[in-house]
Amino acid sequence: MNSILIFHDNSCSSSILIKKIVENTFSEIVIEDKTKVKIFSPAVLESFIKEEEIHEHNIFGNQLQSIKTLSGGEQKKALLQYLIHEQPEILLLDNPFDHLDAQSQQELHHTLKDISTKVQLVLLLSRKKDIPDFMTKKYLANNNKLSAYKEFSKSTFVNDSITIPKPIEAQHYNDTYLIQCKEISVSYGNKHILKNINWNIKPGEFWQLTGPNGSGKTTLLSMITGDNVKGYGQELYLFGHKKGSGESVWELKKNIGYFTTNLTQQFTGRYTAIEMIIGGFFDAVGLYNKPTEVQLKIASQWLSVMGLENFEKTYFKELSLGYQRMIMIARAMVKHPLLLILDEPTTGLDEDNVRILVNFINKIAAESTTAILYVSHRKEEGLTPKYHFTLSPSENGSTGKIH
Ligand SMILES: Nc1ncnc2c1ncn2[C@@H]1O[C@H](COP(=O)(O)OP(=O)(O)OP(=O)(O)O)[C@@H](O)[C@H]1O
Repeated sequence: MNSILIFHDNSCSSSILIKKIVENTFSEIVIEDKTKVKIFSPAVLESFIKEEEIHEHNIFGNQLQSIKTLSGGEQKKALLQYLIHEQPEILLLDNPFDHLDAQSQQELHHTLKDISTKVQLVLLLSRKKDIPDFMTKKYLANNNKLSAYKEFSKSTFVNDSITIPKPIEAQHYNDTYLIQCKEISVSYGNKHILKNINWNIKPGEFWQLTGPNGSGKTTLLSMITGDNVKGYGQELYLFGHKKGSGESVWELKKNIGYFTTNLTQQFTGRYTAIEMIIGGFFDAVGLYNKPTEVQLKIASQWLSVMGLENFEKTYFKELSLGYQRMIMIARAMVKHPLLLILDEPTTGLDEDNVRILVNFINKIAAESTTAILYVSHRKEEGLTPKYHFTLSPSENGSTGKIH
């Protein structure tokens, strides 16, 4: 049985590639019966989550938890199991190793190798290190066409000769800590997620939060952003206020710049690159008042720092995924919040775009007084966080360690 690799960079959309494969556009992959094809992709996962919400039934057979409440890694594992159980003839997988911790990646590698004798695999990947050794045919997708696979590298960098723009108004913060977690614990019913977490974040510090899939990274983040009701009654101090002491959500949120990959997908309107950055001054989804000269100047300087000055008027949606991510981070940074949270920002990016993004984040850390919290299950090569907070799962909930 053939196992086919389709390697693509971020100039090729994986959803378009999947559509073309299913429609038999490529002579290299022939699908005789579409009903025998199963697709593993974020869009399919999203459709199952919606279906489960509308029909209130449990698709993956987990009677205790809905798909929505599973962690990102758990969702991917459950989806794969479900699809394999359906006994497809062809299994099409869109970057399945993304968002999985090292052990889960290894397990997935073994699972795919095992089923590759019975099922034809078509694997869409963007990172070279994810390519399994058992692929029998390898192609490179370029401009949505397939050619023989070869290694390639582009080189684009952020502009190191320009510093990031200063905020219009500098933030003054007098407390020693931005965030203080004292003995924080979280459980859902009998399921213990976090156990006695002690963690302080000071202004300007650069942290990476790591931990395997399901260890509670997202849960801990939701405590820090004030979004988790389980924070009430605990020794949780956010920007100098104890959680639940009457602080307004607005006051809390204005201190935080937040980036998640989902956020990028939410912008469906036709906004240009510069409009997207300017939106950061107004905390609005694209619709804003007329920008001032200073705001325009700052936004255009951010574009120059990213090496994107020629894309000012380009529609955001037409930019590569890597550029879209950088613009969303610049948007979160225009006001230099006290804390910038970057939740798995490299998911779905090819190696070149990862390098550029990492370079950009290091630059923000070096040239601003904003504290950065970078969340990822994997160590990103070249990223320079000063501190690591690692969650280690146990029966009683994950414990945290600083190193
Ligand atoms: N409402 C809920 N009910 C039951 N369990 C929940 C609920 N919400 C989250 N969990 C569980 O809490 C655990 C931690 O989830 P969380 O999303 O914080 O993990 P994570 O470290 O971010 O994982 P990943 O790397 O896979 O994204 C998971 O096992 C998840 O299933």
